[in-house]
Amino acid sequence: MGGDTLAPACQAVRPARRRRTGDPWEVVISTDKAQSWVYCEEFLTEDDVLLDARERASHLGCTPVLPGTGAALSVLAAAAQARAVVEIGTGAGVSSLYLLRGMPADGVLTTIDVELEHQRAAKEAFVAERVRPTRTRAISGRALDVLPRLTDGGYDMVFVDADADGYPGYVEEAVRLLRPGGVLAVDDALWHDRVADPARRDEATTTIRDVGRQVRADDRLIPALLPTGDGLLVAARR
Ligand SMILES: C[S@@+](CC[C@H](N)C(=O)[O-])C[C@H]1O[C@@H](n2cnc3c(N)ncnc32)[C@H](O)[C@@H]1O
Repeated sequence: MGGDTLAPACQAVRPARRRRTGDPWEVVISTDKAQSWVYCEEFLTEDDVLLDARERASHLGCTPVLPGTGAALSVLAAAAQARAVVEIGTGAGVSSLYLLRGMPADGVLTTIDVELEHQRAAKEAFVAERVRPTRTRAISGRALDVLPRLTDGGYDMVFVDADADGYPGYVEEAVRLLRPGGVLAVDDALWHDRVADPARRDEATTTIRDVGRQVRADDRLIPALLPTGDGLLVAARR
């Protein structure tokens, strides 16, 4: 495909990334990329429990993960056989449901949120899903106050989806919490398509871009950035 079909952000990074064999993404990038993205997000249909949780989230004004991200979280939790998972940013429980669906039946989700009202909404979702109460541990408080109380290496997966300001600290804590082979997942890693655009230098965009660098530079992690939803940064703990 010709270069004129590339999205502007890709054109911006092409010269620095050019290889002798040509750009590996040339064969897949076209103006239909947005359509492919929508196709991926709609690949799986959400059931009523998820749709009701989304509705509660909308009333509360907290943005849940998109369906593609949710599905990826289920797969990651299942692949890691994640019995102990930490979620930073419960919201109304949409991502919690996806995580719980991937975890083994005896897995426990520790989910942290500063807003009690959000956690109440999430509990409604857990009841609708018939999740046994022993499978969720909801902790209300600021994540940076709560995380230091959790055990080193005691978790199979950590999912980050809260305030952008806190992301660098959450990632640092997550690396401490994960056992070898455990999985880190960070939502909003493309931050409304702003992270890929070097001209965007607002605080949230810069912080999330820096978190990408932080994860990439950390020898304890094997990273990948997935363009699902609003971007899902994932990494396996060595
Ligand atoms: C984007 S929403 C989470 C959505 C949820 N993961 C889902 O997919 O349904 C972000 C959540 O982070 C919470 N939050 C914001 N700052 C926080 C902090 N410092 N500590 C803990 N939670 C925080 C908000 O109250 C909000 O519920």
